[in-house]
Amino acid sequence: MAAAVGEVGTLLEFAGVSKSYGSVRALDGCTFTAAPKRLVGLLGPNGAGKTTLMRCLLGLVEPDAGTLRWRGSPVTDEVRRRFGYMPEERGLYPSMPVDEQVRYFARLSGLSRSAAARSARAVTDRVGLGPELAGRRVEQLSHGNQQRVQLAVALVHEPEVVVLDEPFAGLDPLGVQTLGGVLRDLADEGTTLLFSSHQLDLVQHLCQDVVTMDRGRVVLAGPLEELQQATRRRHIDVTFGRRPAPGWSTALPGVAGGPAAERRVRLTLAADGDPATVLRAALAAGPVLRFALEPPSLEEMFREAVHR
Ligand SMILES: Nc1ncnc2c1ncn2[C@@H]1O[C@H](COP(=O)(O)OP(=O)(O)OP(=O)(O)O)[C@@H](O)[C@H]1O
Repeated sequence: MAAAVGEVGTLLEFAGVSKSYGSVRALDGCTFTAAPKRLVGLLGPNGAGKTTLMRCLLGLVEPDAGTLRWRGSPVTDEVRRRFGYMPEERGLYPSMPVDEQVRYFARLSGLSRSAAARSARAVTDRVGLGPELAGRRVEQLSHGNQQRVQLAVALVHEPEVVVLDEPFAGLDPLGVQTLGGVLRDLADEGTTLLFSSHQLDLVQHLCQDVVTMDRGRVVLAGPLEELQQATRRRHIDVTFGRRPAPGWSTALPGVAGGPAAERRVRLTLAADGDPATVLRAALAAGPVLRFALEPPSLEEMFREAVHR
């Protein structure tokens, strides 16, 4: 299953990657690709295997089977030097000042003293940690700002592949916007980005591609728009100016869902359903303020894919 469009020579590829912990099959033959310049959202219920998948890519977990390739070559430790990782749990030194910390990680990744200082300054600025915050100890920062430090550390060596485990968790709307903007810019610059999230509306808004996992398997992957088209199922959102005639939509062919006497209703239209028939019925049932034909949302496709 391909998750993204792109030339094979540019892709990050997972092919049949499996990993068990005792009797738990955390990854079960995961196959998909991620392309540069596109944001790839990694989705799945708790325990689906997202973190294990990312840890395999980063070399923190050894897969039992399968291969990982980047730009057509196997992912080795040498290749991983060009990867950046933002883990879910904090990997920072609480009492070290932000700027010193980012410089320290830059040095660890092999940058010279002057290059590390330069890159650390640029990246702290990029993630929105101004000079005032950069001088503070990490433990003095709010959760959201610690998250920014974590991101700065992941980006300081200018990686070509960036993997982020729930980077948006716990951020306020402003933080979400800043981080989303940074990821978008990185993608535009040619970076390959894969991040996990439980915030499906956010992923729908931000990502071009999604990979959905359930019980260790990839159950839905590809460009979001193509996946939406492929379902052939559409939804109709209707808003009435007052409560419509009860049961107005129940007998319509190819139409399901929605308490039909509510002012706002979301109906499901099967592939053979006719929106014009629904519109006529709606107009006969009450004053229509809004009538919109929509593809399924990511959340609707997610629920269907994981059968929850
Ligand atoms: N070190 C480990 N030892 C034993 N089992 C593990 C280990 N790491 C993960 N697992 C198990 O593997 C499965 C996949 O876990 P993983 O953390 O990859 O899921 P996840 O999709 O990241 O979940 P979440 O959304 O809750 O973070 C789970 O059943 C988990 O309990």
